[in-house]
Amino acid sequence: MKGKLAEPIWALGAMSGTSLDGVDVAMIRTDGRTISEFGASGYRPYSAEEQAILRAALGQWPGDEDVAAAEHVVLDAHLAALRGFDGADVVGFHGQTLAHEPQGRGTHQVGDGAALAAALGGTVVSDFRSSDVELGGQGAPLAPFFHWACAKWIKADAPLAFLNLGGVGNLTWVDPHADAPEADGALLAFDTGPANAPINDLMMERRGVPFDKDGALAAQGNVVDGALELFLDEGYFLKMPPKSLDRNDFSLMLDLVRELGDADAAATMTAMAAAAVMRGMEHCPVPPSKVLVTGGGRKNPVMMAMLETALDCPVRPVEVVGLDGDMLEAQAFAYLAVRVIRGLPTSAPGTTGVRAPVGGGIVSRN
Ligand SMILES: Nc1ncnc2c1ncn2[C@@H]1O[C@H](COP(=O)(O)OP(=O)(O)OP(=O)(O)O)[C@@H](O)[C@H]1O
Ligand SMILES: CC(=O)N[C@H]1[C@@H]2OC[C@@H](O2)[C@@H](O)[C@@H]1O[C@H](C)C(=O)O
Repeated sequence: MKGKLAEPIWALGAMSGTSLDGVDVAMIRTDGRTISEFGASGYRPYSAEEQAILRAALGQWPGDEDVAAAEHVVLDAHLAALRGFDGADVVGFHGQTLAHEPQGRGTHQVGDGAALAAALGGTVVSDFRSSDVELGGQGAPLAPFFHWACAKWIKADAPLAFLNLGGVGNLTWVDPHADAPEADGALLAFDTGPANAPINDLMMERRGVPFDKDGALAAQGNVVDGALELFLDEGYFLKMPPKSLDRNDFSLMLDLVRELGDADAAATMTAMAAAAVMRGMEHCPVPPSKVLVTGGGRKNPVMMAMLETALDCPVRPVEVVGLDGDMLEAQAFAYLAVRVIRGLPTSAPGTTGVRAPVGGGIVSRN
């Protein structure tokens, strides 16, 4: 029995992130502890109409008026994204975060796991965050357990950090010598602050485009120190981890750059994302030997250069160690799905502040 439980299986993970750009899908083979193999991956963008439906539902809770329409969009997009991926024993379905108030109403990822399982005809794990929140955790970030597995996979021999620059930023410090992700002191993780979401909002408001491609606009501007200092006065940066954010928690950032020209506003907001990471680094138990960056922000050379200047260690895209920075989160939810069906925890005090290691997720079988 024990031997069988330890066998690696193929899992498919699907992630719809806070940028609302689309669904990432990736396969990995794992026993729920270590990574055996990476498999195929795919991406299904949301159309402008779908994005508008999701955006309208942001901040809403189950039963609120726009949630049912968002649920349809999420299900259809996932079915399209997952089509053609065969041979997975389980699917990890993150869904789309609509609202996140871990110390208030909870956390809400829209996405009907039972409906996806029925449509695909298999086992689907969904709602990964709720049980962590119920046990006093932040419910986020959850990728850190997978970051531990990645550190093992790259045979890291010194503490290192993974930095996700998505809509929101999150940092995971990893002790690669820890023998399990839930072990005391193995991981310290938290959301650093806003990353791309406010820059995207600025670009949409000022230029009618979804993001600052390659940081081109930011590169033409100057960072305005006064606005940056006001941003860093936010109480969030003084809080000790664990801590997490909702996509729109920093939407007032747009006001801080309201009077600035487009290029200076973009440069200043990019500097805000980098400065938030810099502040976060102060929480690492020991300085990491390097920071491996995942998520769309690693493609923004202005943001990467600001980080490299601000931090005392190399800052590199995860591709330098053979990982895929576009797919790491989808892979993470594939890995976490295997942990859930094997009864292993998916978060711990060091990653979400939960009282004790806990396994989240709802399993739907068909
Ligand atoms: N070439 C690029 N230049 C600048 N920014 C980019 C580039 N490519 C992607 N991005 C930024 O990265 C964002 C997408 O990042 P990612 O897919 O990691 O976000 P997400 O997974 O939705 O967010 P989260 O991790 O917060 O859930 C885009 O919305 C854009 O702002
Ligand atoms: C509530 C929620 O969906 N949080 C996301 C968001 O996007 C980035 C950051 O904020 C992180 O905390 C988390 O996603 C990643 C996948 C995580 O749980 O690790």
